[in-house]
Formats: sequence, structure tokens, C-alpha cells
Amino acid sequence: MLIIGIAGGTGCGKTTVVNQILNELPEGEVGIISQDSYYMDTTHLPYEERVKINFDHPRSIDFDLLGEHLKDLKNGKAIDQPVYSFVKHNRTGDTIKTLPREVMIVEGILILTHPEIRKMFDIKIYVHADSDERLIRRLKRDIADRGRDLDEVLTRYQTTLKPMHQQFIEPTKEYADIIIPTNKYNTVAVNIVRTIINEKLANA
Ligand SMILES: Nc1ncnc2c1ncn2[C@@H]1O[C@H](COP(=O)(O)OP(=O)(O)O)[C@@H](O)[C@H]1O
Ligand SMILES: Nc1ccn([C@@H]2O[C@H](COP(=O)(O)O)[C@@H](O)[C@H]2O)c(=O)n1
Repeated sequence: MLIIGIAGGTGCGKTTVVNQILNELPEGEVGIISQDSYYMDTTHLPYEERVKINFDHPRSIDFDLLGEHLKDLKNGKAIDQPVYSFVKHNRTGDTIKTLPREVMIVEGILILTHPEIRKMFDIKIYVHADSDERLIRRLKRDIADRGRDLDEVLTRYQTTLKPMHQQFIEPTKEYADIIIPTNKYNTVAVNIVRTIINEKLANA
């Protein structure tokens, strides 16, 4: 199994890059794990407390569960990936059965911050877009898809997103084998990653 980790700040385009990679690959050959599925279970907290959580700090992620799941997949076992709600700030209680594939992609802002998880990646990719570009994309996306308003996104950006990005996320660029610039759509880089995956699939 080849495990590819894709990190980068919020709104840099990780999900978009993953979808572009998958677009021209045979369906079902590559498995996807999203770090968002591994936000800590917050069922014990009322909604008013969940809203206040710093979702850009590494402690907000259940890395133990993510590590167990990656080990299971490596050992050929299917996992039940939790489904996360950005509206409820919690897992929904549903899961998605995720089967082990020859190539697994793990994507998320904080996945390269954890030494044990980092070691499990055969290829580490950091997707880079400038912070103003990321903020604009995040604003549009969170208002359109994640039930947020302008004030919520901007307050969160100032209080947690920006400082956590500088403290935890941006420094993980140094672990990357490949850095993909995404201020514009980057089809050349996407094609390079797809070629690596195709080679792995052809030799499987
Ligand atoms: N290269 C790009 N140029 C313009 N918009 C982009 C680009 N990549 C992603 N987007 C848009 O920005 C938003 C955030 O992208 P997304 O892939 O969800 O980022 P991430 O997963 O890193 O948070 C989405 O609405 C997406 O359509
Ligand atoms: N309940 C939550 C949980 C997370 N976030 C934000 O999501 C961002 C990470 O996801 P991307 O798809 O943007 O990589 C992260 O910056 C968290 O602030 C949230 O808003 N609400």
C-alpha cells in the first residue's frame, strides 16, 4: 500500500487537488481519508461550547483513532470512517465503510504535525496558496457550504486560523516531499501526482 499525506492551510485547495487526482483514475482504486472525519467527538459538550473549540489546534484531532485506522488499512482491514458535521461541530454518528486500497490518500490541515502519523506516509505533499487567497476561498466556501456567516469566518480567522496556521501548519511544509502551488489551478502538479499513483497501481 502507498499512503500519500496531503496537508496545507485551510482553503489552499487540498480537497480540490484530491478530486482532480481522482478524476482520471479508475473508480475505486484509490481510498480517501479526511482529517475532518477525525475531529474529536464533542457529544458531551453543548453546542454553545462546541462553537468555541479551536479546530485548528492539533489537540482537536483524534490522532489515536486516525493512527489505528491507518494501521488497520495497512493490514488489509476495512475501517468505519466517522462522518463529521461542520454545522453541528461534531461527528454525526454515521460512518463510511472505507476499504483498504493499493493507494490511500490522507488529507487535512494538521496531518503532518503528528510524528507517528507522519511516519506512516510514503509521500508527503504540502499544498500552498497565499493567505489572502485562502481567506477569500474559505469565506465563500464556509458561507455557501458550512452554514457560516461573514462575521463567524472573520472572527475565527483572526482568533485561531491565522495564529494556528503560523504556529502549527505552515512549519510542516519542511516535511513535504512535494510542494504544490495552488494560487491558480495547477494541472501540471496534479498530473505528476497522478503519474506516481498510476505507476504504483500498474505494479500492484
Ligand atoms: N486553485 C484554485 N483556484 C481557485 N479556487 C480554488 C482553487 N482550489 C480550490 N478552490 C476553491 O476554494 C475553496 C476551498 O477549496 P478546498 O479544496 O475545499 O480547500 P481545502 O480542502 O484545502 O480547505 C473551494 O470552494 C474550491 O472550489
Ligand atoms: N466544526 C468545525 C471543524 C473545523 N472547522 C475548520 O475546518 C478547517 C479544516 O478544514 P479544511 O477543509 O478547510 O481544510 C479548519 O481550519 C477549521 O477551522 C470549522 O470551521 N468547524
